[in-house]
Amino acid sequence: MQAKYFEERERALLGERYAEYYAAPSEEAARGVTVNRLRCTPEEFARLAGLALRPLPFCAEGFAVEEPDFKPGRHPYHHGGAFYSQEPSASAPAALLDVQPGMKVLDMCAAPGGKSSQLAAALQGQGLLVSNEYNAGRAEILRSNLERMGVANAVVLNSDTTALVKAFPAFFDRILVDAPCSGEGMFRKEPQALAQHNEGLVRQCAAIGREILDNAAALLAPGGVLVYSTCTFAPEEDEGQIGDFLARHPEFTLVDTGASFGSPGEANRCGEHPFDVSLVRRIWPFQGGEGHFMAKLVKASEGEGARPFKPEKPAKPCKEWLEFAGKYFPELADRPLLKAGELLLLPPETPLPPHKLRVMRCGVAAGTVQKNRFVPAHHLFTAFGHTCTNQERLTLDDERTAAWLRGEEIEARTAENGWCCVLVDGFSLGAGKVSGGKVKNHYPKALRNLK
Ligand SMILES: C[S@@+](CC[C@H](N)C(=O)[O-])C[C@H]1O[C@@H](n2cnc3c(N)ncnc32)[C@H](O)[C@@H]1O
Repeated sequence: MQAKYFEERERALLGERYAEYYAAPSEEAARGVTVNRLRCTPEEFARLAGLALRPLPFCAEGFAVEEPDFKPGRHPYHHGGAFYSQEPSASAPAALLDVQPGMKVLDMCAAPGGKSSQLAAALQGQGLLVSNEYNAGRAEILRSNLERMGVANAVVLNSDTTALVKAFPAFFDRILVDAPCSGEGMFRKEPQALAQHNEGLVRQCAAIGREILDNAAALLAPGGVLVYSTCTFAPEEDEGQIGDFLARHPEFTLVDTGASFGSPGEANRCGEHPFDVSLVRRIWPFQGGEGHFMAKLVKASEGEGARPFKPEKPAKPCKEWLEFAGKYFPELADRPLLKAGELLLLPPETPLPPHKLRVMRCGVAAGTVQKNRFVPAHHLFTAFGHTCTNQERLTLDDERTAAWLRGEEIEARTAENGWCCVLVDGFSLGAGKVSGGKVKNHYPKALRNLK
């Protein structure tokens, strides 16, 4: 059953196309996975994962998994950060941003982190990703997901987008606004989205999206690119939002998304400010995903860029870290460190201007010093475990892999005594400590496959 307001509106806008555009199998939404290029190529993933996969048109890393019993969270490669379980059409917007290694990228509405993971993979560890989430609980999930995906150059923030503008005016080369929306593309996947839907919600979301977009305009550097996306079909949040934005921001030009999937926008959804809707993109439910809207905007290259600033002073490296890194992560031993309370961090090489925002993570959590010993953090192994000098190497069909993910001690076959990284087919499953031929399990309890 669809919300009355939604159905009446869509029938009026689409006419005879209504039945076709909202035709989608009503049973189960397609299970999508997006491969993490920080870990492997899509081709390697397809070869190794042992899953029936169908490539998706929305991005080069996206696949539909054609196995009814597939439980993404239980697959060892999920734990190894090789893929993100993502609704197929949701994989489209991040790829449109054309992120290149070395850029400064902002994801303004980032949790739970699917699109941030894609942006981080496009950066390939070079440059800076700022992943911001307004809701504190969701920001913690975002932090954990980016850690699992092995992201080393992200700053995870929990902030209001207006506060971001005060801290980082005209700073970013690329911005993604994946706006909180009325979720009309979620009706099949989340019955709650259907139950909560009404016209007032659409208006409220459009107002929030408008504010976020105005803040994005101020955060983007001259010549920078902004992608706006929603998973809804409502005119006020899609074409209408973009028309209004262009009218308020003459410094922006709408450009072609370059997408070869989905359909162009709809002229009768523009509201008061018509524009060339062939430039924006829609994915309707009959086109292989639940539904998305995307627009790509470029800011004029004249105008003031970010003010220069002095980066934060790095912490003095302590002997415990130097000894540990020298033995297990020699490539990291020379990197500057920051201190956050007891925690030592390896910050991204591109710094953020000084600010007073709530930081959930800055770069990689390296570990802490306890009783004159360095105790490594899980994040150190998810981000850099493939370079660890001591490794316990597992494969998908090794029975020790499932035992490890349950939190059990396993037999050591390739690692020597001391700290080691446990990997499945090269994807990090965290840290272990070897002694007496056994690997003691340090995989965080909260992440284990306990059933
Ligand atoms: C569509 S979701 C983002 C999904 C995410 N980009 C991903 O791909 O995993 C929108 C997010 O915006 C957040 N949000 C809610 N109100 C907000 C506001 N006023 N400003 C910024 N973000 C907000 C929500 O908590 C939610 O996490």
